[in-house]
Amino acid sequence: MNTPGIQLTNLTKRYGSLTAVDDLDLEVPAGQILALLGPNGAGKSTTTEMVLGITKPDAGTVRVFGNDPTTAIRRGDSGAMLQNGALLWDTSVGRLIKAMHAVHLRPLPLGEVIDRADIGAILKTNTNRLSGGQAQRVRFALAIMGDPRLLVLDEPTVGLDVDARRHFWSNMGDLAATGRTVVFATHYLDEADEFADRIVVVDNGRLVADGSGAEIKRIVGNKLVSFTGPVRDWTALPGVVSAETLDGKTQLTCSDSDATLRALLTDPSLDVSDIEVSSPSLEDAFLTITKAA
Ligand SMILES: Nc1ncnc2c1ncn2[C@@H]1O[C@H](COP(=O)(O)OP(=O)(O)OP(=O)(O)O)[C@@H](O)[C@H]1O
Repeated sequence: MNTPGIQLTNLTKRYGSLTAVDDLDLEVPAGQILALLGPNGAGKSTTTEMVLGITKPDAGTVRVFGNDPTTAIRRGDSGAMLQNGALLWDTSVGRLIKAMHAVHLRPLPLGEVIDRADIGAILKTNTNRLSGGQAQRVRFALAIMGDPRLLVLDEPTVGLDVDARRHFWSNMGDLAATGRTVVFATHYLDEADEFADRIVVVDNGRLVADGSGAEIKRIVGNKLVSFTGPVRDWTALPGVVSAETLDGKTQLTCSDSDATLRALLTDPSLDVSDIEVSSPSLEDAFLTITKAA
């Protein structure tokens, strides 16, 4: 049996009376790209910090390729890019990168690190003069240079513009294609849907949903049916949960959109046209799941 990249068992972290991570069980197979989604304060950073051994759990265990997090770091198995992780101050990017490169057991070639992180143009820049996006690229270089089997990224594209985000994810896709395990926390739901094999939604330190982007949407279930038609009580139709009419356009949220459509299409007295059916976006799904949990 393959050893999972990450295995969290009954993981719990408390800060005083607040339970930041609450009895979390999660197994991430080696080679999987997993997105951790959740609102502010959900416990994403605390979870990633425990995976990296920066924060100690109050209860439960963390295993990274079968080892405790400290051993995994020592073996060069984990690489991390943390939110606002401090960079060594007042040195050039080039000097910082070279110094850090020297301490790794089996680093990626320096040129490859510089290309992948797109930092060639800022090697002479002082670390205290970097823009937010440039600092993120340097953090990315530091995360990948040890050629780790597990990459843990806490909101990796914060501060990056659209081009830089595309470049980042294209590189990440290349790295992941070589079998690395990647766990990233993000607020960009489109990124989670596009780049992760699996999305885990957390709220109040608990896992509230686990699946592909499509599955997360299916958990919510409701479809949207919209059309042009007269003003009336549309909630009386079969399968309708709620109705909203604005400027002559009505949108129904449906628990059984097939039944609703059947009624709309077979009863000419309802006098509707321009019928459209859509699924909620991942963003809508996410809001519904975290509110219901
Ligand atoms: N060192 C700490 N001391 C006290 N409380 C903390 C500490 N670190 C985190 N918390 C609290 O634990 C909870 C979870 O925080 P965490 O940073 O893990 O959430 P998050 O999902 O990463 O949020 P965000 O999306 O805002 O980064 C929050 O209520 C936070 O205020």
